[in-house]
Amino acid sequence: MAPILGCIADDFTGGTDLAGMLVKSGMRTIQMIGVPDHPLPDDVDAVVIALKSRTCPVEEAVSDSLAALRWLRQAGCRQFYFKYCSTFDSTPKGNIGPVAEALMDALDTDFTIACPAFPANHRTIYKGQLFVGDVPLDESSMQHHPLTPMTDANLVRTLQAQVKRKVGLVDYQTVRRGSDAVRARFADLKGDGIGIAIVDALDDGDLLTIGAACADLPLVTAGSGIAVGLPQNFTDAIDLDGAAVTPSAGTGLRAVIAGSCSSATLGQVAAMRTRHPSFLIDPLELAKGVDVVGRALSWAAPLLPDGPVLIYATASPAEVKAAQTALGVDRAGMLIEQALAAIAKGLVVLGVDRLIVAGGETSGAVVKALDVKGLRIGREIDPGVPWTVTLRSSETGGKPLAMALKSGNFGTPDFFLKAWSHLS
Ligand SMILES: Nc1ncnc2c1ncn2[C@@H]1O[C@H](COP(=O)(O)OP(=O)(O)O)[C@@H](O)[C@H]1O
Ligand SMILES: O=C(O)[C@@H](O)C(=O)COP(=O)(O)O
Repeated sequence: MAPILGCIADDFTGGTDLAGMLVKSGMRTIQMIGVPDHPLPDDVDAVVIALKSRTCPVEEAVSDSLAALRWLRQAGCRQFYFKYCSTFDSTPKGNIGPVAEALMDALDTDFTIACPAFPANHRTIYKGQLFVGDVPLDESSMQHHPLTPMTDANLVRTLQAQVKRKVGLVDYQTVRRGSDAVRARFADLKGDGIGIAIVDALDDGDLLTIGAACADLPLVTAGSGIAVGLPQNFTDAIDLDGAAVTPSAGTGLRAVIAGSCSSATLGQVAAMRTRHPSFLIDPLELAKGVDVVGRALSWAAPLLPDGPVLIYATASPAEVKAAQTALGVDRAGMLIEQALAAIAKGLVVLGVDRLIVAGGETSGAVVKALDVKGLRIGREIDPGVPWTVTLRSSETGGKPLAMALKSGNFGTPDFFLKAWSHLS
């Protein structure tokens, strides 16, 4: 049977986050890396195509997303989901708004929602304002993000700056009145010429309400939270039991690669450094042409048999700023991503087959370097971060790797220490 739900994620950690949520809600889900060039397995209800489109030039994000949509339509999907970050990571140029509008045009639909809420990870929306924990988005650590600093918590205003269509709001009072009230509000907003509605959500009950109200929308744009509420709409076609496969995982050497500078990762790196060997990647050394990759691998080789090692570029906002001032934002990010990706390849050659990667862009670079074509979703470690098992990687000689792609700001402080115990 054809898959029902076709998802396009703007980064790879976001992709596994969404795929993990769908699996938890009962849909058999597979994550593909980039637009696939091969057919899907039969036993799939939802497909997530993970792109690296969050921070690339707008035109590239739009064309990659449209290519993914074409593939998903050909695969037979009947509803489409554009997944972005629960902290709405974007700039005034995009890419959330332009991609959402391009998908709306391609699907010939005049209305969709935008809802990054993810209450399990403390992302809530009230009166259109996005909160991260107890503070508005612009007061959270996202104000210091190296690539997409977020400086306005008002999502109506933030999205309006990125799109041609009018942006409106379905507020909390309406959501609390249930899915019929939300649907009625959608109709009113459409009548007022609104094309995209930010939707308030404070808890998982709200996500179920919103999911039910979205049953007839061809396109949903959201963080992974809304995935809690969509599968219930498909019970006519699929059995929501028994989706969660626990793929068998690696048993070999272990490593953590961290390129995220988000506050959760800063804490997780600090915690791991107290217990395991660690190697810091310095962007200024990379820029000077020092063979940092070779040094890191020579350092890791004798240590790996004794337990997991950590290789990280994670740095404080002040250190990131200093590197960016010296090298430029893009060059600093790119040098580190390329180095960490090359290190990941080297670690696999050394026998690592259980790998945690922290950071969305970083995960994108690593997964591409390892030529991973797809991921089967395994057990959840923390909300939004499942273990996965790789499909079809030419770099591993066909051997599957267990990988956890950790979103920068997800996970408890002991994430890198406890994650291994979730492997079978
Ligand atoms: N020390 C550093 N200085 C400057 N940029 C850095 C540093 N360490 C990592 N970066 C870059 O910051 C970006 C972090 O993005 P990402 O991997 O998506 O993390 P997150 O998931 O926290 O957003 C990457 O491009 C990475 O290469
Ligand atoms: O929705 C989320 O917060 C995550 O799924 C996600 O996309 C995080 O991105 P990174 O912080 O860049 O890993």
